[in-house]
Amino acid sequence: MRLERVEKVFDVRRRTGFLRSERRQVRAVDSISFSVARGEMVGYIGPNGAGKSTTIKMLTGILTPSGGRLRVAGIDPSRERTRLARRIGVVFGQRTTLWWDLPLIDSYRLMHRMYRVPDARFRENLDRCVELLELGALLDVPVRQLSLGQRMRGDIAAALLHDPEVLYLDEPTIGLDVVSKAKVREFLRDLNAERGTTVLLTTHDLQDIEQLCSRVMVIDQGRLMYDGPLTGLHAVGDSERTLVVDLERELPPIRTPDARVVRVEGPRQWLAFPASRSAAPLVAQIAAEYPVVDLSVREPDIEAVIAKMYAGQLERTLS
Ligand SMILES: Nc1ncnc2c1ncn2[C@@H]1O[C@H](COP(=O)(O)OP(=O)(O)OP(=O)(O)O)[C@@H](O)[C@H]1O
Repeated sequence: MRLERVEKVFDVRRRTGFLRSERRQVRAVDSISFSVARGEMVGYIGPNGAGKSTTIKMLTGILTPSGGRLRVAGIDPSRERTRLARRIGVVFGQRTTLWWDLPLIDSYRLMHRMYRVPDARFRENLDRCVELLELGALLDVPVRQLSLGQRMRGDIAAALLHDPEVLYLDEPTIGLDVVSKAKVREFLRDLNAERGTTVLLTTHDLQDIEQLCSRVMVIDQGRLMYDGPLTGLHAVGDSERTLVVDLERELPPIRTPDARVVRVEGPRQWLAFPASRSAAPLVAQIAAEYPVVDLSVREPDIEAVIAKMYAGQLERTLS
C-alpha cells in the first residue's frame, strides 16, 4: 500500500440565510505520504475529524482523491474498485456490512457468491472464522438479534471470507466489553501472524494499538504528524515517566535535580522524570540519600502523550 502526497478536499455548502449559502473547502486529507509493507500491522490514529475515515474511504475506492497517487496491492482503488474489492477486507465498527434481517450464515452465503470465492476456499475460511471467532451457535441467528460483540465478530468474519491480502479496520473494538475486545485482538494477531494479512487499524482505543501494532501513524487536521514505532511516541511527545518511591516513614518531598515530586501520600512519593532518560542514576541517588523501602517505575500513559501532542507539542518538536 503506497500513498504519495494524497489529498482530499471537500466542497462544503453552509446555509447562512434563507436564500444565501456560503461555500467552503475542507481539506480532510492534506498531502499524506506513507507506505505499508505486506504483512505489516499499522495503527492509524488521530482525534475526531482528523481525516482517518476519509483516508480509508480513498484506500477502498469509495472516494476519489483530489490529488496525489494511491496504490493498494498494485491497484488504483478509485479506478478499479471492483477488482480491488476481491483483494481487500473492510470492517467499519460503527456500521455492519451484514444483512440485518437474515441469519448470519445467509449473509456469508451471499458474500460467497458476490465475491465469487471458490467453494473449497470459502468453506475453509468460514470454518476457520467460525472456530476462532466462536460463531458456531450464532450462524442461524438473524443479525439484528446479535449483541454488539457477536455482531462485530460476525462482521470481521465477513471481511475475511474471500481471503483478502489487506484488511482495513475502522474502530473494530468500539463499544465492546473487555472479554470481547480481548477475543477480537487475539484473533487479529493470529490472522496477521499466520496469514501475513496486512492490517491498517483505526481506533480510539490505544490498547488496541499497544497490543497489536509495532508501528503507528498519527494524523491531525489531515496531516501526518508521526510515523514510527509506538515507543517513539513517548520520546516525541516528550513525556514523563514516574518513579514511585516508598520510604520508611513520612518525609518532606525528595530533593533531586533530575526529577520533581508530583504527589506525596504518607511515606509514598511520586517523582516525574523525562521518559527519554534512564531511571538508574535517579534510583541510585535516591537510594543513597533516603531510607527507601521500595521503588517502581511507571511508563508514561500513551493517552496523555497523545493528548499533549494534539496540544501542539509534536509540531514544535518537528519544526
Ligand atoms: N462527505 C464529506 N463532505 C464534507 N466534509 C467531509 C465529508 N467527509 C468528511 N468530511 C470532513 O473531513 C474531515 C475529516 O473527516 P473524517 O471522517 O475523515 O475524520 P476521522 O478522522 O475519521 O474522524 P472520526 O474519528 O470522528 O471518525 C472532517 O472535518 C469532516 O467534517
